[in-house]
Amino acid sequence: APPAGCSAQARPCFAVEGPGSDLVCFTVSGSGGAARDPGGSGSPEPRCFVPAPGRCYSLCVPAAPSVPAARLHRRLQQALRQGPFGSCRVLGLLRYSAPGAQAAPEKGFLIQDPQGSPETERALEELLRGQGELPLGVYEAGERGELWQCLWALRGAGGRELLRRARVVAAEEPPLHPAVAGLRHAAVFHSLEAARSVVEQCTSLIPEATAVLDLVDKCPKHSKKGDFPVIVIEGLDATGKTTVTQSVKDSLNALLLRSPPACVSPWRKTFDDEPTLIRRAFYALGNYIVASEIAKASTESPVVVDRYWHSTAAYAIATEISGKVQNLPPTHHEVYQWPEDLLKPDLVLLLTVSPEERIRRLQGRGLEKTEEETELEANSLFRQKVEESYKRMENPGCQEVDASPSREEVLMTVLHLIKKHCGSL
Ligand SMILES: Nc1ncnc2c1ncn2[C@@H]1O[C@H](COP(=O)(O)OP(=O)(O)OP(=O)(O)O)[C@@H](O)[C@H]1O
Ligand SMILES: Nc1ccn([C@H]2C[C@H](O)[C@@H](COP(=O)(O)O)O2)c(=O)n1
Repeated sequence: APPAGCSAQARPCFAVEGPGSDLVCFTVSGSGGAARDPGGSGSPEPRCFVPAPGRCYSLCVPAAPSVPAARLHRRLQQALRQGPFGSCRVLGLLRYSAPGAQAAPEKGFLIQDPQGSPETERALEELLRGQGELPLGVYEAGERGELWQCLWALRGAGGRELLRRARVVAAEEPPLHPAVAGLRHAAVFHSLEAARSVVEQCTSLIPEATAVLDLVDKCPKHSKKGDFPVIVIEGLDATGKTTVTQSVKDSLNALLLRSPPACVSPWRKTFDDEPTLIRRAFYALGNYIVASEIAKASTESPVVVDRYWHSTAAYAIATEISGKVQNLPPTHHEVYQWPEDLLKPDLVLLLTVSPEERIRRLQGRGLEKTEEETELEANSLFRQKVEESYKRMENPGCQEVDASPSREEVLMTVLHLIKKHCGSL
């Protein structure tokens, strides 16, 4: 296998990303690699990611999305937030083989040390030796200002061996964000089996995984909807989902369900602390459990559901696709399609409010913010990507409802849409 940070391909590429920033793509020209004029392509100058006079390093988890790889990535991420790396800037790095390739990219980190302290390099070597001996990429400027990547294999007792030294040159930004190709393997699950197999891989690592699987396996497969309408209410945090679902329940004598369902709530925190692959598989399974609850309930009364598959997919896509809204998979992409084996609702309403109103409501509620809520508030790009992903969902799509007016007005609008779409109740 090619070493992390490099590739056996003729035109290996790097994508280096900072929080909220554009993608910066690089090819690393090695043996026979097609070097580009760094200045001539309109792409960024490769040296721009090495702080002067500091040092820059990279490391990559070299495997397709799997539970061990996802957990190793998370361990490295946590270690890089601490101790000797405190003064470094740690960026996400995606390694992909070629633009348009369908393989999931590999994830890693670019570590910028503005002080260029030898201590940072020593600490990185130590970290990697303890984590399965991943190679370390070290960047250095050449005599003409060009940039080189040295890839070091770390050996026992402090030794290291140079695997290769390759020039870094600018590459064109690929037409699709490199993470798009891997979404269906790493974050957005389109079948019960796909999500189940991830959680199954966790049973020896996360005791709660067995309990989740037991619940899923007790549910009938391919749940069918009853004759009563099923209405899902979606939206960002504090857009009014709880308020609306409760009022719709009272107005229509409906049964109120939520995803994830109460039966898996005790394990939610555990899975929220896990990497994306595991966390999103947990939420996906929650949807299949809710589907069986919907199937049963919709034979007896209308059903209103607070969040369902669209939430799982929209948050997963927005988390995985860094940078701008424009980086999202294009409309009609397969990630926006409903899973074939999941019970479909009759109507999905997406509540939207302005960012200012949402923050007013969050503050008015006075609850402790979850990590993700803090992220949403801090990162309006993330919020825009979640909302835009909701809007791109298809089959069924989300019908947008402006939830900024008073509670009463919003309820009237929602009831009107339900009546229009689902007939008299
Ligand atoms: N139309 C409205 N006008 C003013 N305030 C509202 C309106 N709807 C809801 N609120 C208030 O906004 C806050 C958030 O509403 P709610 O809890 O229903 O949102 P939510 O989408 O369920 O949030 P979360 O997903 O975080 O649980 C609550 O304090 C609620 O009382
Ligand atoms: N069906 C669901 C429900 C929730 N999630 C995830 C998405 C966010 O990370 C978080 C929001 O939940 P809330 O704070 O509103 O309880 O949970 C999901 O992926 N799928």
